[in-house]
Amino acid sequence: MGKKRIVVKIGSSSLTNKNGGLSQNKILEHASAIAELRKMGHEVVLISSGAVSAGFADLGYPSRPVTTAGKQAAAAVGQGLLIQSYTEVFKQHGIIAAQLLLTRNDFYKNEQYTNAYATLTELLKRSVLPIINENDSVSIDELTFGDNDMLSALVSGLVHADYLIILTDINGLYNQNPRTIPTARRYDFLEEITDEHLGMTNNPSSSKFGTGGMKSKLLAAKTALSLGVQVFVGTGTGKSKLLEILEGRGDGTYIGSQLAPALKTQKQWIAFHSPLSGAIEVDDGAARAILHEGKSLLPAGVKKVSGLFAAGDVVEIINTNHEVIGKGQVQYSSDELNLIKGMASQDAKMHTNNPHSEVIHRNKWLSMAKEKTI
Ligand SMILES: Nc1ncnc2c1ncn2[C@@H]1O[C@H](COP(=O)(O)OP(=O)(O)O)[C@@H](O)[C@H]1O
Ligand SMILES: N[C@@H](CCC(=O)OP(=O)(O)O)C(=O)O
Repeated sequence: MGKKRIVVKIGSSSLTNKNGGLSQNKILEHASAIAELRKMGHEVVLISSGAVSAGFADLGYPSRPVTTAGKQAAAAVGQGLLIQSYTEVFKQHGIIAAQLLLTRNDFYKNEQYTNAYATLTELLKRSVLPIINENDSVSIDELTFGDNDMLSALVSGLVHADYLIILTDINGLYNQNPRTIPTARRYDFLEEITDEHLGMTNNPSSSKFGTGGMKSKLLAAKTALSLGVQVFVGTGTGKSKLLEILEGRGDGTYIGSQLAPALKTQKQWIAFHSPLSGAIEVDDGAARAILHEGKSLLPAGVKKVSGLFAAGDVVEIINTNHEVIGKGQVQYSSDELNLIKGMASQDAKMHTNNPHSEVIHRNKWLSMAKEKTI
């Protein structure tokens, strides 16, 4: 097998002892498994939960706190302890660890998203092991990932990973929760995640210390697949567990068919993270050109502009039947576009100081059209 880029997500339930505190033995085992992957030449990004688990006891809480303030305070104490453990343990394997704390906002804002990509790329280039967690202590309630499953999916897309391995306390997805239904059957392989699969995991985490449960893992797997990343959800023991998973001998569920094309970084941002700032209606010729001929959108094809947006924002593109056919990052503001809509590119340039010929360049455009839409 050639060199692969692998994102490994370790959930709270796989890092804690029976009191809910951080288990040093588990950290040691995960680290030795990651070190084995690296020895084989693979690149690894680690998404690790465990900050709340590592911190709550020092704050005087008898058990893992349930309030947001309690969890944020515990994470503020625990994140340092967590990364200290990892740093020391990885050092024994000759691996330098780096800490990155991310929030939802880092994925919404194009500049921050691109920056995160640049930092991760540089760390991997220098053979450093990035260890990522949600920035729990500052995340605003509505913006939090809550659990790290979705964060791991988005990061695996961001770094163009080959695989996302989600390690948890159960060996894969079952058709019912096996903790409550002993006759539940495990899926060894799923080509895709359907609504039926999501329905099998209705209840949230029933492990004591995890957050999202199997449902959030499947939602994350679905996102990772759409970003071109294959997924494994399950468990394992010993230092060879990650290599075994990679070789197809893992104890869990393999998800994906290796067919999804990986989206480039900027297109991922447009597809999954960018806020929508307005809409542009285009004529039939322009719709055909951007949908079927691989062309950019020019001012001549613009019929109507809705909303207030600036150059660099992302807008929806609507056809003459008022169907959304895609979205893209504009090179003109709404004010400029209102001036030049319908004009030939040469005339458009003379009416504004904008040097661009295209309203949306084809590299910053994402089709969302159904088969038959013009
Ligand atoms: N259909 C299902 N198959 C497998 N696990 C399920 C299912 N439905 C619910 N679960 C629960 O999901 C739990 C794993 O999620 P969670 O506790 O959040 O883990 P982590 O801390 O690793 O993120 C399992 O312990 C199991 O109780
Ligand atoms: N960011 C939190 C993780 C929250 C959580 O429990 O996540 P998970 O183990 O993925 O269900 C922490 O570090 O404690």
